[in-house]
Amino acid sequence: MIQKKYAIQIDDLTVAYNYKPVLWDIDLLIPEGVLMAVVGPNGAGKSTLIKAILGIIKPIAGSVKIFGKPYKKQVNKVAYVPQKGSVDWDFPTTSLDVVMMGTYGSLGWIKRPGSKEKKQALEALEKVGMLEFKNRQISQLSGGQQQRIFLARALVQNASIYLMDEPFQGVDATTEKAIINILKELRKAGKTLVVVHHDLQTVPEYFDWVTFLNVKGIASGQVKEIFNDNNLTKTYGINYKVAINK
Ligand SMILES: Nc1ncnc2c1ncn2[C@@H]1O[C@H](COP(=O)(O)OP(=O)(O)OP(=O)(O)O)[C@@H](O)[C@H]1O
Repeated sequence: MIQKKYAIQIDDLTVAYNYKPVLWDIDLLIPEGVLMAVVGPNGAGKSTLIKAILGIIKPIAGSVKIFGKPYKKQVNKVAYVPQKGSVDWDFPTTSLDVVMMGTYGSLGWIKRPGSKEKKQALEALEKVGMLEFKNRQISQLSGGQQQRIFLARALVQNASIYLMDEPFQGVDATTEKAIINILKELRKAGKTLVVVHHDLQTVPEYFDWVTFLNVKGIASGQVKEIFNDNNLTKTYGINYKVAINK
């Protein structure tokens, strides 16, 4: 049998804060090349799952593998767009500087970013529609604009896997469309995207893969197969009916 290639493999993962489990015995296989939504109610453990994949949080049991190896060995393959508001932007730095930081991983310890990296950063800023703000202090941008800068920084990382914690939170409709188009482009290029997402109505339009989470893993698979009222009800605990135009 040919072994299917998984971008992320999670086995028996349990994570607790102050001895209280917030993720319980999660098994999850995320195939390479999917654009996946992680859905579940507030406090379901979605952000914790992302942080556990990144090794920011140490699980009390279980393992996470990135293309078959521990995250520590695959750092350069993974880009992370954190949740808005989770970063303190008060330090004085420009949009361009923040995006340039995304290139550091590929440079190693000694080399400093040069004209090639600057060109990449400017291209990424253009892609997210933020070129005109390149010299603006990051603290002087709106929340939605900061979100675009985060995305540009992830783009220059040229990773294989993108982990995004609610990239659409607090952005306007135009920005949302711009972001989803970029995510779809990345998928077309063979990248794997894991996106924490709250708007259930847009799941079928935006994503091809979905994971339902509520402390436990409820279901994971193709949107067209498993995104239904049954799984939504199991996850959200109420009799769920979404009006979805499939
Ligand atoms: N640093 C922490 N210390 C203690 N408990 C925490 C910590 N971070 C998160 N929690 C708790 O862990 C649980 C899962 O939180 P998490 O942020 O992963 O949920 P989420 O699904 O991303 O929620 P939301 O949709 O509200 O963003 C929650 O009950 C939360 O209160």
